[in-house]
Amino acid sequence: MTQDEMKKAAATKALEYIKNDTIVGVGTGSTVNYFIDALATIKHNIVGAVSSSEESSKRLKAHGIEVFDLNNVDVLDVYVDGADEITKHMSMIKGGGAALTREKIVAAVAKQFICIADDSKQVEILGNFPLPVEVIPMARSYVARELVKLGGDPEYRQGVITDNGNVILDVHNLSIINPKKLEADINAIVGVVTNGLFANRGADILILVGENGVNVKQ
Ligand SMILES: O=C[C@H](O)[C@H](O)[C@H](O)COP(=O)(O)O
Repeated sequence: MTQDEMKKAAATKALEYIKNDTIVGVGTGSTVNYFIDALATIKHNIVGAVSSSEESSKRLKAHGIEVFDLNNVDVLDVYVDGADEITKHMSMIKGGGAALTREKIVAAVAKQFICIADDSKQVEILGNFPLPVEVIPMARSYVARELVKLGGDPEYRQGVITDNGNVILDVHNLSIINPKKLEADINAIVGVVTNGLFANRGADILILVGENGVNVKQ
């Protein structure tokens, strides 16, 4: 199986968790794009979706799936999203596509976070993938200095503006021994909107696809 076939298999498996007549939380990225395409095949069974990015909203609408404003949605059973890295404890690094803040908001509302991924995303310890941090533009240099104090090596993601009008610092060389604490510590820096550690609210179900097929962990 190619990596794309693995992503598609994980996305297709996630359909089993979608209940009829519900609004579905939808993440962002290349794996989620396969999920959106799969969701389109059952679009007449669902009410619509809440999306974590302009990119996903566009794809959902192109399939004729209604996209709701999260402010008008009280209950979200499931949120389906990919990850850049995930551990056996279901902690993740996300935000490779700069959608981390909206992803974290939709995930916070959802009862269940279903992570879909190919097995290259599974790691023992988080941090090989540089940790994305969304920052208010005027605070960029200050936040970068604070991230150095936390032991990281921040790099400005040139030319990228998030859907919220902010910038991204990718933090290299962090040793992420305690992801929950680091998530809170980085979020406490003034000027940080949020960071890509999903540890305090990790995944509830992991659909991981490798050469041996589909594995579901919960
Ligand atoms: O901001 C982007 C998201 O966190 C993605 O879910 C993450 O980067 C994984 O994306 P992909 O499925 O393309 O590897």
